[in-house]
Amino acid sequence: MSKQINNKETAAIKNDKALSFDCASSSPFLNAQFSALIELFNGTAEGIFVINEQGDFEFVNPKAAQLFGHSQQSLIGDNLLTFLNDADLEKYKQTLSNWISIKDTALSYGPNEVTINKANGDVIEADLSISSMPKSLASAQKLYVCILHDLSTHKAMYNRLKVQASTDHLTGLANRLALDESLKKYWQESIQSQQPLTSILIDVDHFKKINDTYGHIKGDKCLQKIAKMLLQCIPSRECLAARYGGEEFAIILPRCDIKTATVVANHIQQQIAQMSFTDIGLPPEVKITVSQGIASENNNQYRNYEALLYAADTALYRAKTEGRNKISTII
Ligand SMILES: Nc1nc2c(ncn2[C@@H]2O[C@H](COP(=O)(O)OP(=O)(O)OP(=O)(O)O)[C@@H](O)[C@H]2O)c(=O)[nH]1
Repeated sequence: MSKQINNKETAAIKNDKALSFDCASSSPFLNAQFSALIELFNGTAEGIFVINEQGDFEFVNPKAAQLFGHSQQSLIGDNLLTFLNDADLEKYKQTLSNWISIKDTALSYGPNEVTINKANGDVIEADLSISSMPKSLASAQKLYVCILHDLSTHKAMYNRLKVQASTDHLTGLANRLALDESLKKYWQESIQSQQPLTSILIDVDHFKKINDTYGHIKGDKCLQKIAKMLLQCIPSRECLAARYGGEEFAIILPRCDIKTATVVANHIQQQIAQMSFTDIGLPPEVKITVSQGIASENNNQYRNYEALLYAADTALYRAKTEGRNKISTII
């Protein structure tokens, strides 16, 4: 049997005082209007429910019942506030209690993003709009029609796209955009807190030779292996390893001075020296080295984060010209 409330059930619930739309009118026209409204609510793909001034459910359509994780019937008399996440609860409590004192005014609230705690423990994000019911349909007490729009699919897609937009597709490290944004944030924090901020730029030496000798696909796999190793070398989750471009990487170390950065760079140098690429099909004699440039903001010596990166790039250039497989520091 369908769980949708049909006209007969509606009447039964009405008699039971559970559904308190004031449609006990003697007017056949109004009763017909009411039935049509219920039919419309029940047939819509959006969650629609009606609450009274206390927030108790007077009517719940099938979609809203599904979003709350209960049957339509069992929700009647429950309170909307019990389904709201703590962060939204106070806001809605306040809104409903404010509305109680406002008489004869059409009110509307939302759409606002809310987090709903479903009966089975799942949590969904949704947009909730609340509008007062026309007096012609709710004259005995004030009622509010609520529309609940499920945002879960959009949120999941948004989060996926957000991760994609900040991730380098080949290596899985932060991409250049994420690097710039993080660096901007770290820079401001560093200036405010007067804590150091250090960047290391790392460039694979003679990488063209690897590509030319073993092909770009093997070259890609080398870059992936190096990226994985870099991630393991960063000292904390606060630090960022990013692909700066091509065969160049960046490591950002907030609250780390040049000494700590030099320890990190030496560790990277050692790890690279020990790396074997036989697992990706390169001969055992293939060895890769990297050149690294370090610059640190400590005493307002750089104008902005771009200047800090530029300094690390200058240090990297020096490491290259000094023969590669070197670490160069700008003090
Ligand atoms: N496989 C692969 N190669 C890349 C990628 N991005 C850049 N490269 C290669 O990296 C190489 C960079 O070459 P160069 O700029 O001459 O530098 P290098 O050979 O590493 O020499 P030095 O940096 O001077 O030590 C080129 O062969 C690029 O094609 C990538 O995503 N995948």
